[in-house]
Amino acid sequence: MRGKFITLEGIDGAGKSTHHAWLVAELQRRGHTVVQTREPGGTPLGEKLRELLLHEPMHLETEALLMFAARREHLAQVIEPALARGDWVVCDRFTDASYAYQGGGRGLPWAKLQALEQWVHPHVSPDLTLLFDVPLEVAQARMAAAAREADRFEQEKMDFHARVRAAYHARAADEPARIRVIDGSRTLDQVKTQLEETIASVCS
Ligand SMILES: Nc1ncnc2c1ncn2[C@@H]1O[C@H](COP(=O)(O)OP(=O)(O)O)[C@@H](O)[C@H]1O
Ligand SMILES: Cc1cn([C@H]2C[C@H](O)[C@@H](COP(=O)(O)OP(=O)(O)O)O2)c(=O)[nH]c1=O
Repeated sequence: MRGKFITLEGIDGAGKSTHHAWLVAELQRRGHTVVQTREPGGTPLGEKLRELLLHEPMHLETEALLMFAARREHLAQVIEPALARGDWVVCDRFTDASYAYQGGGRGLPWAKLQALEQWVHPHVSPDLTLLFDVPLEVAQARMAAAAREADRFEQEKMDFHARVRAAYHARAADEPARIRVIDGSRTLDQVKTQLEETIASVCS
């Protein structure tokens, strides 16, 4: 039986990375073989593209095309073979991030993103997307506390992140069955409880 494809989304600092390994362990505990991966990246070529995407200035369409180029490789090398084997895939970001960041954040028309999505993965879509939602101030405070070096996206101004968050909300409103909103502003334990409840209701 084909495995399930779960993606994690949200603005920078929302808590995706923090809960990724925990979620993988929880699914393994439930008996699944799980592949843990991320975008942009997930393959040797994809990780090289990630370096460019996070640090090199570029035209916004170049940015969108490279995101989808990395994704094409990731689907071919990792995601599709894993799902075909019956493994579950938990991926930190996928195409919803392109709509949120390149579409919402940078203003690339959604029609162009839809064309790329249709080209690159017409038949693959996440079974479940966990959208970690936090107010911008909470995300910024957490990233400041973590004192990590900001990449090209994290350096963007508040209004950019506000547009990214709004685009995520719009997608969640359009696809409520697939995109489940997790209140990431709660404590770590409370976030895990929400994740457990969502997995139990969707993945049983
Ligand atoms: N629910 C939470 N409560 C308090 N701090 C959190 C919570 N979730 C994440 N953090 C902290 O916030 C920072 C950013 O989290 P991270 O998981 O790296 O975000 P993302 O991967 O979504 O950018 C980290 O230092 C992490 O420890
Ligand atoms: C997958 C994807 C990511 N991104 C951006 C969002 C993030 O700011 C950045 C890297 O993602 P991420 O791995 O979440 O960063 P971090 O390692 O800091 O947790 O890439 C896009 O703009 N479009 C996309 O399609």
